Amino acid sequence: MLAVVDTDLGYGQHIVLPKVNVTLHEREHVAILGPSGVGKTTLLHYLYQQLAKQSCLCSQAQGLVDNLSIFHNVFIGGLARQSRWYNMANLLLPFTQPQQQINAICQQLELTIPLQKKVSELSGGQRQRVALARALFQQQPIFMGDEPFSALDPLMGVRLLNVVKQSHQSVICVLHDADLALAHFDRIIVISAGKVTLDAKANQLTLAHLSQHYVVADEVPRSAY
Ligand SMILES: Nc1ncnc2c1ncn2[C@@H]1O[C@H](COP(=O)(O)OP(=O)(O)OP(=O)(O)O)[C@@H](O)[C@H]1O
Repeated sequence: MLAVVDTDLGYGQHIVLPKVNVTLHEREHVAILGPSGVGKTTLLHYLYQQLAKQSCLCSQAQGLVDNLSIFHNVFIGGLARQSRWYNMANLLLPFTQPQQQINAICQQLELTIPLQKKVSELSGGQRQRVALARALFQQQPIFMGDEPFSALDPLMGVRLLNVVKQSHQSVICVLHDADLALAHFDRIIVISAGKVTLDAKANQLTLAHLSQHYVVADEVPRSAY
């Protein structure tokens, strides 16, 4: 599906991950793990840029419009699929069909509050589910998520991950929850100390394996003192 070969990833002159080599296969569920600040989001956003036409991105920042309703925030996810006049008409006075579609997605995501409610009035977990609903409404084959379940209780996180898996051919998520990654993903990529330190099938790994590959960015080996 995508091969990233010896590619430097970063921001302008600031290279966060030099010479990255990662291959993504179709129909895989991939978790990207690693300590805070090592470059997981940087990698995910690069993967999204390469596969943008087939992907939806549920980013950490969410990008919700606080003063708009749940309906409008989710509807924005489908703007690219429809004509400008259809989008304008729906934003002014929502048609029945998209209301039903968005309602069904919200039900799947256990978001059972009225679609007319403003996003500014929602809890953190409810906002995260609106962001997930907007991603699902894009109807793309690849889902990319940056900590997309972090504001949910762990059991709901697993249920909603299953909804995401059922709705997409491939799922690529940055996670901090190693247990979720081990139990529910096919493959785990660990980024640590500026590089990919592990890339393996999840069923061959344990928490102990993962922790061996976590190196905090500014950790200096004892021998250096
Ligand atoms: N827009 C940006 N411009 C410049 N540097 C950035 C930008 N975004 C992130 N960085 C830097 O890139 C590095 C990696 O950031 P990134 O967000 O990819 O890490 P992460 O592993 O996803 O972190 P976390 O787990 O805390 O979300 C950090 O040092 C960060 O300060």
